[in-house]
Amino acid sequence: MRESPHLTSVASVAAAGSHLSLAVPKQRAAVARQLLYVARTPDETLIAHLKSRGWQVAAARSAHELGRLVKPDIACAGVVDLASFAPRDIGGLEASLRQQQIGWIALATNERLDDPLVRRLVRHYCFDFVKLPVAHATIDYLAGHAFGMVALCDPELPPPVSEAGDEEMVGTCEAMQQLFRTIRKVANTDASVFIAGESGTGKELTALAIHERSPRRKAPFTPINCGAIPHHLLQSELFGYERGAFTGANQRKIGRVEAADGGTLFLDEIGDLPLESQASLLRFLQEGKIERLGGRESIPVDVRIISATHVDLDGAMREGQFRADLFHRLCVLRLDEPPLRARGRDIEILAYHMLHKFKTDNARKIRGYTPSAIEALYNYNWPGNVRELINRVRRAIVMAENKLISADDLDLAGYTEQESMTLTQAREAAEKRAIEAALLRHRHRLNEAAVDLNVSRVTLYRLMGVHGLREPGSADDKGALPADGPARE
Ligand SMILES: Nc1ncnc2c1ncn2[C@@H]1O[C@H](COP(=O)(O)OP(=O)(O)OP(=O)(O)O)[C@@H](O)[C@H]1O
Repeated sequence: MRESPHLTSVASVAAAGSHLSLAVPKQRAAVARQLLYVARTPDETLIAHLKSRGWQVAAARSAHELGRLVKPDIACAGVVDLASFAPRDIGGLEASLRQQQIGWIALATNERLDDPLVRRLVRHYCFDFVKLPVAHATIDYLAGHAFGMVALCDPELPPPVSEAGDEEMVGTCEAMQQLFRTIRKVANTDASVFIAGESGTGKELTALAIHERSPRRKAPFTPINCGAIPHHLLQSELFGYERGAFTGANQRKIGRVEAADGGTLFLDEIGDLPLESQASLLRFLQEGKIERLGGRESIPVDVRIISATHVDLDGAMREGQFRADLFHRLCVLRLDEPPLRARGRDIEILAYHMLHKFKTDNARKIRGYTPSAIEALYNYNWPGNVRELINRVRRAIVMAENKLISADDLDLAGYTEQESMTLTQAREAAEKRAIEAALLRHRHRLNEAAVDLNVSRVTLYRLMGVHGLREPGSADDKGALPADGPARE
């Protein structure tokens, strides 16, 4: 029923989960029998019965309230009344249902169990389910079993991949769900993966997620920021050198490619790789061997390559700055990281997630965001994506003087004036969001996106221009209407 501990962690991964977590809780302490009960309208008689049976019951009426009650270190039972929620609200429960330290029992009706999402949630995350109506004693009995099972879990779980659960990927929107599904699929292959996306969208996190789910997870994940290493040092950093290879080479140095042997090499900002290093990398990809600088030996190295960039590589190839043959080697599988502004409600979910993550003891009083702060989160364009959101939330935690973070605390006061937005502006903003989402869903295949949006391809192309959604410098900008093709596959 549950996935391996590696996958089902703090808020672990599911086939299409809203969180994709790489971290494992450090310790899980079994304490007095605690039970989380989540229902749109909690049944007070059930709560009273469970309390009389010795349960310490905490009730939640929404996914958000539930998220706040979940404690990563504490084993407890959970009762989720899936029948009481509107279908559209059920997806939001997934992050909490996925918590491995909670033994969930689902309550559902026959009709609700016809819903594929409900079936999947029950199948993946629940110890058992019962059809309503059901006797309170049965729920107590099943919750007791579920609690017993989670309390049996070995407290000495494998060490975290990275400390403090930093590596959790949050996402409920369709684009992120698609990304999670793709991550799981590509993890099982050894093919090179290319991740495209704006800065701060989570490319490195995605690369790590792929590595952590791949058969190479026990070997190193080696990230290299190609843009951060001075060009003249890149060759030796990547491939190492032998003693005496150049003045100052007093001893042999193993390069990063070799150090990643058996694991995954993440080449970030691959667009910044100078042509000389591109040629060496291509040779390595073709032959699976490296030569250290000053060395004569060819050393076989077995790594999986994941690369990423936030720049337009198509443009770089057109201008001769990036080798097309290397790109085709690197981009066997392509993933597109959606920009934060195109993730709809995930913006708010991420804002709460980051608040929870970065709230220090001093800021315990902070409960959430004011309505105008939420409005600003949606109105803002997020050029720095999730990284910027993290920074703004961290700033707000420090600045906030009240229980609720305001738009001002987020430094987004200028984005709250709904009344200053005319209907035309609101329509335009909605149109842009819809086009962006469709383009993402269809990986910029204009024909398919146009069908989805129920407009002609010509109209879509024109609207992309109006909303600044055509890539600068692309053939599109030069007036040609591009044919749909595999370029963005
Ligand atoms: N979906 C997500 N859920 C939670 N945290 C995220 C998510 N996406 C990104 N982050 C966090 O946002 C920050 C930036 O992510 P990351 O470094 O992976 O972005 P990037 O696209 O590689 O950025 P760059 O292009 O600048 O290298 C990190 O702290 C990461 O943990």
